[in-house]
Amino acid sequence: MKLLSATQIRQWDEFTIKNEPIVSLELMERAANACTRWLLQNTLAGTYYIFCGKGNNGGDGLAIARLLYNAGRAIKVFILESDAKGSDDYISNFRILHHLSAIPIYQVRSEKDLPVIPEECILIDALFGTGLNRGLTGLAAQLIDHLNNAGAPVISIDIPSGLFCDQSSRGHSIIRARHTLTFQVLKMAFLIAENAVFFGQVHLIDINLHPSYPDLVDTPFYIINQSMARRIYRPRTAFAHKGNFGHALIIAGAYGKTGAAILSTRACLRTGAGLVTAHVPDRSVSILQTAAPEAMVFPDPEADHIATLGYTPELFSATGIGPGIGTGVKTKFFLRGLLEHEALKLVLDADALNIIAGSPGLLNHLPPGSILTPHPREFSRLFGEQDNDFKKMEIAISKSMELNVIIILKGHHTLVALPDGTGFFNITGNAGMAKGGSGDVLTGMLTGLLAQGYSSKEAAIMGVFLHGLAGDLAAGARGMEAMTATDIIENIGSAFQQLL
Ligand SMILES: NC(=O)C1=CN([C@@H]2O[C@H](COP(=O)(O)OP(=O)(O)OC[C@H]3O[C@@H](n4cnc5c(N)ncnc54)[C@H](OP(=O)(O)O)[C@@H]3O)[C@@H](O)[C@H]2O)[C@@H](O)CC1
Ligand SMILES: Nc1ncnc2c1ncn2[C@@H]1O[C@H](COP(=O)(O)OP(=O)(O)O)[C@@H](O)[C@H]1O
Ligand SMILES: [K+]
Repeated sequence: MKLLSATQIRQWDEFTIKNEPIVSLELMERAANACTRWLLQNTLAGTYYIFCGKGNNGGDGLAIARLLYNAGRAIKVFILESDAKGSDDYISNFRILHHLSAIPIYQVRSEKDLPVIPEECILIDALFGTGLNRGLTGLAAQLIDHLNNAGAPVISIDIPSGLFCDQSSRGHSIIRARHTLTFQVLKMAFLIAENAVFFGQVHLIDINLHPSYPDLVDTPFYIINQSMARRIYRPRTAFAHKGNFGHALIIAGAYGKTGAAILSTRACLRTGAGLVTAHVPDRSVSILQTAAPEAMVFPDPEADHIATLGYTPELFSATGIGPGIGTGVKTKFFLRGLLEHEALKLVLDADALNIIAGSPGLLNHLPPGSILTPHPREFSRLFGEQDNDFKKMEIAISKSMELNVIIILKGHHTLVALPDGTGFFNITGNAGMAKGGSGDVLTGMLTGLLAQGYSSKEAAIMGVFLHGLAGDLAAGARGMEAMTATDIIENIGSAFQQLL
């Protein structure tokens, strides 16, 4: 699913107005009706304090005020005054509202007009929407701070006021909403970790924009959804044999971190690789063979570390390396040696990435199409600290292009950055996965998919989707606190079944 920019969303409104066709004011009415339905179903306030700017977001607010009033709710409307005359649809809605003399309308012209806000009211934020073109200052910023400090819950219309849709809003005054009722589609701002404190729970409000528009535009950003994963998934044929599904190699687990190797190996097995071999330190062999009897083991001659490439890595269909291997000097040399094999299909995670961060020249030796799976700290070690998460995303994409690798920047909405300059956001997964071992599971899954012949792009996109979905199923069964990485593995099968 394409992730549209603020400009494209505005063009989608215009496209709908022209091609449905519908007049702009009616489209606003449709949006306001949908928001009002949600508000009536989900809230009950003594009074709704509705704060409106003078653009179309403010127009939405005025229309919602009228509709809530018509439904019997108590309303007070506050208009943030400015020199602007107001958008046409704002003006039209203002005129209609003005005729309903029972609704009090207050103008906020200076600090002294900031109202006292009772805690039991609900604040509706319709000050600024996707038309925000600069950070808020002056009275607008004061009003935002006043609302944030009021203690009453805020419900934002379309996007919290002050938050930019597709660039960083760091350092600006921004509404902190409990809920955001956003029109038609997710905005990029809602996928970025640094914004998490602002938008609360996001609810998509369907306003029936014209379905043809997204097909007509290009965008570098996508959201990974079930239908995208389904298009990638290739069900097994009845006559398949294990030779059809590749032989995966997992290199993981210095002694004391054998668990990382077990999790990756078991995740790889559950993802469908035909054969799995785990390369672990000698002392870990019996532990691994007990925990994952389906896997074969290459015991490293070293008791506690990965150090020896005692096989031809090209014989494996795909290799995952990193979980728990440590950054000891012998393991560093091992990784250097492995990277000299240019034809490998590689997944690099955890300490493999930390080793590379310590010797950045190695970045230029990654086999084309390798998949790197850094969490944000590993990402910063590899590519430097960034001022904000949008910048981080841009760097992920530019480094992916420069190095011809796939970078999976892990987080609540994991980003898959591809060498063609596109970025795919994942929306499965939950905070129950914020535990040691979840990333090891992803490494195993990705290696398993590569081994089965999925391209690195396919493996990355479908892999993060299935990993998050398995996490969601685990959270559903056990709860976020109690679920463990093993529970994610146990739910990989059910996640696959949702692709059938
Ligand atoms: N028919 C449709 O299209 C539909 C649209 N819909 C709704 O429209 C919303 C987008 O509306 P919009 O484009 O009018 O922009 P909006 O965010 O309300 O205000 C921008 C105004 O504020 C100003 N301004 C900007 N930054 C500023 C700042 N920092 N400090 C001070 N002022 C600032 C800027 O004026 P400027 O000062 O730049 O001249 C501009 O006039 C969208 O989020 C959705 O809610 C829905 O009804 C569905 C149908
Ligand atoms: N709040 C969250 N929401 C969704 N996914 C999460 C969340 N926290 C962690 N995850 C996922 O769990 C995995 C954690 O990986 P990582 O930090 O490398 O863990 P570890 O190295 O301990 O196994 C990533 O795939 C990440 O996307
Ligand atoms: K808003």
